[in-house]
Amino acid sequence: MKKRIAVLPGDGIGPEVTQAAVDVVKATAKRFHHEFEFHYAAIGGAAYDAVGEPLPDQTIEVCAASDAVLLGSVGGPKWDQVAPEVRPEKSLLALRKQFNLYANLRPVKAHEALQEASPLKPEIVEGTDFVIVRELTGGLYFSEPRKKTEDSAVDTLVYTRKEIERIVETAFQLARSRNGKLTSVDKANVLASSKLWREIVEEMRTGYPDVTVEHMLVDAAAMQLIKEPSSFDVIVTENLFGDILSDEASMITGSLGMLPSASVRDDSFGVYEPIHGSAPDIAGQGKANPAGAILSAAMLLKQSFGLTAEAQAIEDAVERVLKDGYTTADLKGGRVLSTEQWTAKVIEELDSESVSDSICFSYISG
Ligand SMILES: NC(=O)C1=CN([C@@H]2O[C@H](COP(=O)(O)OP(=O)(O)OC[C@H]3O[C@@H](n4cnc5c(N)ncnc54)[C@H](O)[C@@H]3O)[C@@H](O)[C@H]2O)C=CC1
Ligand SMILES: CC(C)CC(=O)C(=O)O
Ligand SMILES: [Mg+2]
Repeated sequence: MKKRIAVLPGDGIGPEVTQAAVDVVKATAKRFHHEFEFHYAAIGGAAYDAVGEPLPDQTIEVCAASDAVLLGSVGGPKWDQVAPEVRPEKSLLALRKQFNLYANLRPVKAHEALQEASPLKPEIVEGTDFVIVRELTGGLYFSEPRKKTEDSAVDTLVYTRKEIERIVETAFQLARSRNGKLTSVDKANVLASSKLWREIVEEMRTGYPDVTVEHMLVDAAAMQLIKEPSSFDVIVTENLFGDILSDEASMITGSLGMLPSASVRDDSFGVYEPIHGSAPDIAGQGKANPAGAILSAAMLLKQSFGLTAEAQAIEDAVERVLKDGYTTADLKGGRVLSTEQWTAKVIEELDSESVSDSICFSYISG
């Protein structure tokens, strides 16, 4: 298969973890005989430093001309004061809006080998396997008016019926393809937007009699995630709640660095990125955990290109590296490797899998 992937490394640890993901995709392409072209473009502070804008037209063009996008992370203190135009809404959020990527899928799967790495007890972590479906182009991060003066500040939270319906539809479909349980998280005891959200979920559930629906207020959901994470299957929620709950949920797996994500729309195009930020505190030190970025690349292959076996091969390789006890500095325990070393282990595993495949093949054919 021939495909074109845009690569937007961004800032901080973005370039480190994105390079890890690209290396793993290249190794996968070699093993499965695909031809992927990688087209790099700048975003965030890196783009601002290069051309004076955090989301240059050229970057949008590179993405538009590609089948999918791999992204690192944007922003950092270097730009916060001197260049407020590098704020995420001018780069990452603008990119999501530009390509109408309204659905952000964030799988949270506990890795058996990392049960001890989580601050939660192993018996709580065990069996955790759910997906947060976060609405990504509406709500507080986008609604107007939004302004700040010396004495007051305004943010606005708007959701239209159409925006809610399409994300809830995505979540119902996903729940149907998984274990048939949907938890809709809102704050319907207070917020008008949440009241509408809840009404729409109630209307739409009649179309999905095979899916069990529960409503949960966001504060209770934050508690339940820690108390009994294995009770969730698919969580659907609005932009801000999904952002916060997914960082919280990442610690079930042991680290913010572990979680991948897919930002998608109705066709096969998508932007794939780890859920973490640019982590300026560890940037450039080889300490970044590349698992979230690597697993995002696996999501890209599966969701945008339909390459299920290839995605599975990456996930299996990651799992085996963890099982062998190799970790990065953010994870409690294990033999700590640098970003590059840990990525090399994943690639070794991918290659060794291909050797055992060919042995198996010659055995069968012989
Ligand atoms: N998607 C994006 O590009 C996002 C960008 N940001 C931006 O990132 C900058 C830093 O934000 P923070 O609040 O510090 O959040 P952050 O997610 O960058 O980091 C939070 C903590 O987690 C650690 N961490 C994050 N990813 C890691 C990884 N892969 N491996 C090991 N440790 C990891 C960091 O070292 C830090 O201690 C800000 O400028 C923020 O606006 C924040 C969140 C998302
Ligand atoms: C700019 C932020 C909304 C990015 C973020 O934290 C996220 O998408 O998870
Ligand atoms: Mg976030």
